[in-house]
Amino acid sequence: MSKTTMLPLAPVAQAAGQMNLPGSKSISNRVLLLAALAQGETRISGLLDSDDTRVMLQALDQLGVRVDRIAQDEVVVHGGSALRPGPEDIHLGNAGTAFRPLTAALALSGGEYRLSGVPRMHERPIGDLVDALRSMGADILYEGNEGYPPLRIGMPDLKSGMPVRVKGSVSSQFLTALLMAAPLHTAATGQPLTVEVEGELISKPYINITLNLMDRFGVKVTREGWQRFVIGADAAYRSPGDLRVEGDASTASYFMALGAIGGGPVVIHGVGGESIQGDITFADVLERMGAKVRREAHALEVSGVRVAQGGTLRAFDEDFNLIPDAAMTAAVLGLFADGPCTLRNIGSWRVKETDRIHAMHTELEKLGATVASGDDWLTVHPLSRDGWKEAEIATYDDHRMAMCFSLASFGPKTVTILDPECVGKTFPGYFPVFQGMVS
Ligand SMILES: O=C(O)C1=C[C@@H](OP(=O)(O)O)[C@@H](O)[C@H](O)C1
Ligand SMILES: C=C(OP(=O)(O)O)C(=O)O
Repeated sequence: MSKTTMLPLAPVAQAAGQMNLPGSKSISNRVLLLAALAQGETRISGLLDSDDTRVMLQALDQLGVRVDRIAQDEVVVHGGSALRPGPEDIHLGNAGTAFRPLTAALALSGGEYRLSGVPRMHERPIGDLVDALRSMGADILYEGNEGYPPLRIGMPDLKSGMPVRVKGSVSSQFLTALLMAAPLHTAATGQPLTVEVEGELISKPYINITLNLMDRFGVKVTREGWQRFVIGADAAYRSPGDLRVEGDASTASYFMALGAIGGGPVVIHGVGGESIQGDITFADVLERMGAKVRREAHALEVSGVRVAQGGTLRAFDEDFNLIPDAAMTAAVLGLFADGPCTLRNIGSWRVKETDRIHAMHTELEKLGATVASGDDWLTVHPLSRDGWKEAEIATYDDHRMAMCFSLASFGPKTVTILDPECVGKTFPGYFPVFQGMVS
């Protein structure tokens, strides 16, 4: 058993200053895989250095892809060689952005692999992606429970001509995985590939990230809305040469929130008006709550009220399906609103790093808040200054639980974050940066 560590955060009243975001997790892991599959060398700067990118880099190493590290946030990927056919036992931690795309790429490329992760990864569904890949001729077996990792991948017998159908209601990462791996299928069959989404597609902005980055690597996808995506028979990834990863917009949400409740101004470098990440629209949510946001191309400045001196944010009742990660930050901000705040259409929270609806409900209640939740929604009632309780917040090995509950230190009581090192999934240096901006 590992020892529980804890980080007590004493009450703070103000936030101001500047910070540089670490690279986007979603972009970093996509770009690493695309660069590995692309002809030529890709110099990637601004790359995120965290648990999720480390497992992707480790996997590429096992697959025989040469990656030279130039600096902590910069690598050169030598792409375009066939991936090592295995057998390889590849461990992918709890990184959805590594597990789902690598499953598709390896299932279509020909080789023997075992893909596994931490115990929680083995509870995160992958059946919709495996069904789609099997319909294309992939050989994939479930080692444990049907529909969940670990997976055993064998040599495919690829079929062409029929559209491949994938369900989009559990995770958009399944569609992302199929799109990114599609050129392996078209190269092997010489035929175009059509991917059709069955039913509702969640988390749509992440598909825009996928299409944008595939385009930068020379593959244009023709699309009809969110239903049909066609990859041409001649699709082939080519290195764009140099590529800079923008800052992580989900990580930016914690610092935007700081500006909104701690007065500000908080200046965030690394994402801005030109971001390709959907979570940048969390800035719009904050504006609706009363914060002031100034957008530059690659920076944001947020100022707002001082909740420790009686300021409040405007309450909201919104659909958060497009920004499920930044939505967690909004949930904690509900504590400082002028009425109950409801987050709707967040069912995907149940199958992420933990059951986030359960975790958020339980931990907000520890602070003294009144909370209600259902299958895919959560309501948080604001806490009056005299209603707060001193609390130890469990983080469930979920980086976002640790990061968004740091905002509760704007209440009048010490909040203790348990196992704070879980932030390593996407931002190992989170707490020193946070503590450097608050007083
Ligand atoms: O494609 C991506 O980079 C991601 C998609 C989202 O997942 P879902 O599509 O499962 O909601 C998001 O929550 C995750 O952090 C990253
Ligand atoms: C859901 C998340 O991660 P993953 O990429 O593992 O799905 C997240 O970072 O909030």
